[in-house]
Amino acid sequence: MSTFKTLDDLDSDQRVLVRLDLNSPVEDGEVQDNRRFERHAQTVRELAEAGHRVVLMAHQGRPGDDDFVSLDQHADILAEHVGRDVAFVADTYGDEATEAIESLESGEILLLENTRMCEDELPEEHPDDKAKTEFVQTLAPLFDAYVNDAYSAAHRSHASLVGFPLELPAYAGRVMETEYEANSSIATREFDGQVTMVVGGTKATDVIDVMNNLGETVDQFLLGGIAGELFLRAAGHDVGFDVGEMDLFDDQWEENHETIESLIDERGDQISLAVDLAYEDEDDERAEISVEDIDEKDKGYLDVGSDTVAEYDPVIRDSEAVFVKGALGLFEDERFSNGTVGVLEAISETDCFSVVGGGDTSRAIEMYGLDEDDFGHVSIAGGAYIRALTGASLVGVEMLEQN
Ligand SMILES: Nc1ncnc2c1ncn2[C@@H]1O[C@H](COP(=O)(O)OP(=O)(O)OP(=O)(O)O)[C@@H](O)[C@H]1O
Ligand SMILES: O=C(O)[C@H](O)COP(=O)(O)O
Repeated sequence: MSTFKTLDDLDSDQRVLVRLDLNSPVEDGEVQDNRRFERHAQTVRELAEAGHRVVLMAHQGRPGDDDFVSLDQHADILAEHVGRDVAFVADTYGDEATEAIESLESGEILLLENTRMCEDELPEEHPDDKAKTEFVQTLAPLFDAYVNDAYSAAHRSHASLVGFPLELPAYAGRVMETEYEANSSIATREFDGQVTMVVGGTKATDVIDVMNNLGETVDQFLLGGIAGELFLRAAGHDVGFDVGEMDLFDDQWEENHETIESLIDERGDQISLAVDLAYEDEDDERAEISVEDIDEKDKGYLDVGSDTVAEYDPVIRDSEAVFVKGALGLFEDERFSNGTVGVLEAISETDCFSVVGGGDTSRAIEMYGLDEDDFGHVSIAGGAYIRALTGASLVGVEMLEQN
């Protein structure tokens, strides 16, 4: 059980600084609504209805990436879910931001600009150093309390997550509470039968690192997405390279290939790789190719193929517990959704205990008409959830516990 304070412990009429995780998919510059908005809206609404002045911080993307955008659209999407206005100021802690904060009335909500647009937010440093930054030192005196609701970002030692709890009384928001309880209990839970983990997505570095620590807990890993291709590359296939505009592979390969090679050496029998992959042909249709037949590094692959799904399906149906982190393909494009939807359907049709994690991946459930009730827990956290599976603590949570 956690030892942090929650919204139930908050005094009345507070000026509250709240950290959310609204990091969302961005398609052609448009921020996509997803369950992070719906879940965080609960915390925000509760604070506003209680009459607090509510100032929100969140991040979007990483500097240099296409999805590194302003939070102006996030304010509108969040307002829809909260059922109240959410004002936005395009500033993190400068004069514009401080003026907007100071003019806030009881029950009003204000969202500040993307925290990662402020130099002090990144990189990861010790909380003591983060607390000393100008960002934290300027904002903290304007508030009575800090609420961290961003469980899904709590593995990052960034200023907005670890600096403020050293300067202000700190509380967990409702999402933080729920996700913490669900995910921490998984780490200690014991299963009688096979435990399977489906690993995909684009953040290969996050998952490969964790796979290394989950070998005792997980019996079988089913791979797809970018991590899956990097494993195929390590096994000698001509996939998992940056081609065309794709730049997800080579840097992550440099960072992880030694771990991948040792995982294949030491735990090869626990790791299933795709036997076929899907790509977009000249007619813009989905086409599939057996991994054995790939002899040129000339294409980007966007999903696992149907033979792979057919191999993964019975493994899932034989499992006592299945954990999903990351999609097996670019499921947002229906042509490349078969792998992700195939494994999710298999999970939903069995009685196994299951957790589907990841801000993007959890979106596939509603996009393809699956029922959230057919899964044990749908987490809006990705990297934080898999770290929690290993029993590791999250620095953002530790800072709340010390408070
Ligand atoms: N072969 C592929 N090519 C391109 N994108 C892919 C491929 N396979 C998976 N993806 C993308 O991976 C994304 C999900 O993975 P990602 O690692 O970003 O996140 P997540 O696990 O959902 O969450 P979090 O960001 O919270 O850790 C999906 O949006 C999907 O489109
Ligand atoms: O989407 C996520 O998983 C969190 O917001 C963390 O984002 P990051 O991996 O860019 O730190």
